[in-house]
Amino acid sequence: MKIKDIQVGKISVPLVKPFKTALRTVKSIEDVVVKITTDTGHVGYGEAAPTAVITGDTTGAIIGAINEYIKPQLIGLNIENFEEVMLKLHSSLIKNTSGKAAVDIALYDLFGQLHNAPLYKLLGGYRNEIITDITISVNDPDEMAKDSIEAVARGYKTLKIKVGKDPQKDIERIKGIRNAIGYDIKLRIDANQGWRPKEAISILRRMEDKGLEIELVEQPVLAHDFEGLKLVTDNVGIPVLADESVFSPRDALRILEMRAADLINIKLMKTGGIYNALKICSVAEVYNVECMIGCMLESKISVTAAAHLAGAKSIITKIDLDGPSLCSQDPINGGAIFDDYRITIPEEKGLGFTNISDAFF
Ligand SMILES: C[C@H](N)C(=O)N[C@H](CCC(=O)O)C(=O)O
Ligand SMILES: [Mg+2]
Repeated sequence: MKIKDIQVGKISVPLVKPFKTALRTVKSIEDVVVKITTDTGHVGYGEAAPTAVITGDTTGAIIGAINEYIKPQLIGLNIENFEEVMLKLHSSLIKNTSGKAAVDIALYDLFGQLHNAPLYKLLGGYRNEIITDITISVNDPDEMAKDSIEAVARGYKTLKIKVGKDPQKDIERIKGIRNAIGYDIKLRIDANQGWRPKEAISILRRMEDKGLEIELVEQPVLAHDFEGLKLVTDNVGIPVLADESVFSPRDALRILEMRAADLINIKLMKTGGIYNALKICSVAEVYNVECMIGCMLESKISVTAAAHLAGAKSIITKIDLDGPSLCSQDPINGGAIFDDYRITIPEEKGLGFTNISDAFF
């Protein structure tokens, strides 16, 4: 099964409502999609989210990386020697993890097809159903409470609340949500780097003192500030999850050696796809540290790949794969089934896509 062509296209999917974090506001998913064809007539699909404020990857940079650096390295290689294909992909250029992720995902789709099995089974086959949280954007407390009530009515048992925009209001936000939905629902909060270390400690301790029952706090401080992250981890009871601080397996190893966080958030757009995400899982297994699988604003192609990874690995215990649920429509045929909070991983070969429209390419 030799790689014959790599095509790049775009997908645009409006969100149900604007997605707001401490870093950005987005109204629609505008991602890059990849289609890899082989000499045997097989087709693999991938997707990259240009999340410039987190990964530094823009649409143009992703397309340029794939067409100018990755594609020339891969054409003619045989999927049967998957290790060689992965080594060539991941050494084709530095950074540009989202562009690499799109190609890596399409290659894993082909890898599954080559071996006649759904990818999650080839990677471990731990489970074929996972339960995701849903994100509540950072807005005025009243609006967030209303959005939380709606999410609970849809059956979500865990909400991921965006905070970190104006620190003093954050406690009010969480209090308002707790008052609105009670204590049967788990709340995880994500500051997206919005606090300074001492400010984070103060806010989180106040949340603890008020009994707001926070399951975990995601990336309270700046991504590069590993010492600041450790300061927070050492000084609050709420478990700290490293997100923007961990892109590579080396980042994960350093964070865990330092004991700078209690948990790691794996996202394919940060790792450059499944190949390196598996290495982070191994690092986390060594340290017995549980992981979250997360996503950027991604549609069903790359989130299906993340779901396969989560289905394979028991070290992934927390699921934040709500990208498709935030969308107002689903233009992708096949792949995982996103039934609100319940995600079912397909039993078809590879990632399980069927007839993705050529109009994207
Ligand atoms: C969509 C997902 N639930 C999420 O919240 N991801 C963010 C980054 C999303 C983005 O800005 O594209 C995160 O975990 O920080
Ligand atoms: Mg996050």
